[in-house]
Amino acid sequence: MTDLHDIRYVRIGTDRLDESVEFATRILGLELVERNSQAAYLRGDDRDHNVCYVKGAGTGHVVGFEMASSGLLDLAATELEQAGYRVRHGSAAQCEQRRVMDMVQFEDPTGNCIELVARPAASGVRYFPSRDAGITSFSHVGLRTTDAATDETFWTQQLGAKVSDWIGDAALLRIDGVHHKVALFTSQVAGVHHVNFQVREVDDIMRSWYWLCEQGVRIAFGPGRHATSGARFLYFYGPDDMIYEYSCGVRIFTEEEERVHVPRQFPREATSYCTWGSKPDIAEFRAAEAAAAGDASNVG
Ligand SMILES: O=C/C=C/C(C(=O)O)=C(/O)C(=O)O
Ligand SMILES: [Fe+2]
Repeated sequence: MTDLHDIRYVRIGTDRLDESVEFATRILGLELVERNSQAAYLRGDDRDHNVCYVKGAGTGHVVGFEMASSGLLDLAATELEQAGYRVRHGSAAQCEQRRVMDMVQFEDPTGNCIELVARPAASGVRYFPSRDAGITSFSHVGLRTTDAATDETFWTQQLGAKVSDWIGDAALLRIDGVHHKVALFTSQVAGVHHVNFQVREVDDIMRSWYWLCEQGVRIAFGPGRHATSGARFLYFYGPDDMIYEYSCGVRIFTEEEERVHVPRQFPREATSYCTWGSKPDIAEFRAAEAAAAGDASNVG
């Protein structure tokens, strides 16, 4: 079975390349690594890049995962093909655009574009943030799903992820000791739902909250604490209504905990999303609550 080594990057197609770069550097706190006429590469840790804004909203969203070797990448591609998925092998130009030696691309059942890469570029230069938001690393994405059960089966059976917890039918999936690197949220369309960066401590979250409010940034959710991973969080909107999340203190399983962990089922209600009482301005989280209220009123 495929063994995803780590989440590596998101590629976000946009008609607002300049605005996205301005937001990512001045507000979010990423470092601009490279900018050309077609794309901008940014990062929130010491890796080559974590976010690539690509010119043209039509290019959509892509999530890239690193495989530990080219051999494992080939094996994963073969397994996907044998399971009936259409796997496209990356051209030299596509590999160069992603700063990797090897890549394949396919879609999950919802239609999210996923890439597996081997030997992504490392960087000898440390991350130098444009704003001191306290970011320590790019950590996970929320992905939209139009069929949570089918996508969960794909991610667990085909890509080797494990469910850490559910909120309603939304699975929080791990690929290593970190509570989740992907979370599947029911939606009407495919695409990246939110992009998470870990920050050092809760002080960074609160400092950013006050500062983002002063800057007129639309807060999406928080400050709060997730019941699931235990992380303290703050979500906010950027250009194209892309949601960014700062969080700290996400649960890290030891090897033993990871081995014996049984996923917990949280109900689709407010306290499962935030134990502090913050209310989400995020359609997918609100819709889940509304659906749960509807389900409850139908009982009996
Ligand atoms: O409320 C839902 C989100 C939960 C978490 C978490 O437990 O940390 C996320 O960050 C997420 O699913 O993206
Ligand atoms: Fe998240």
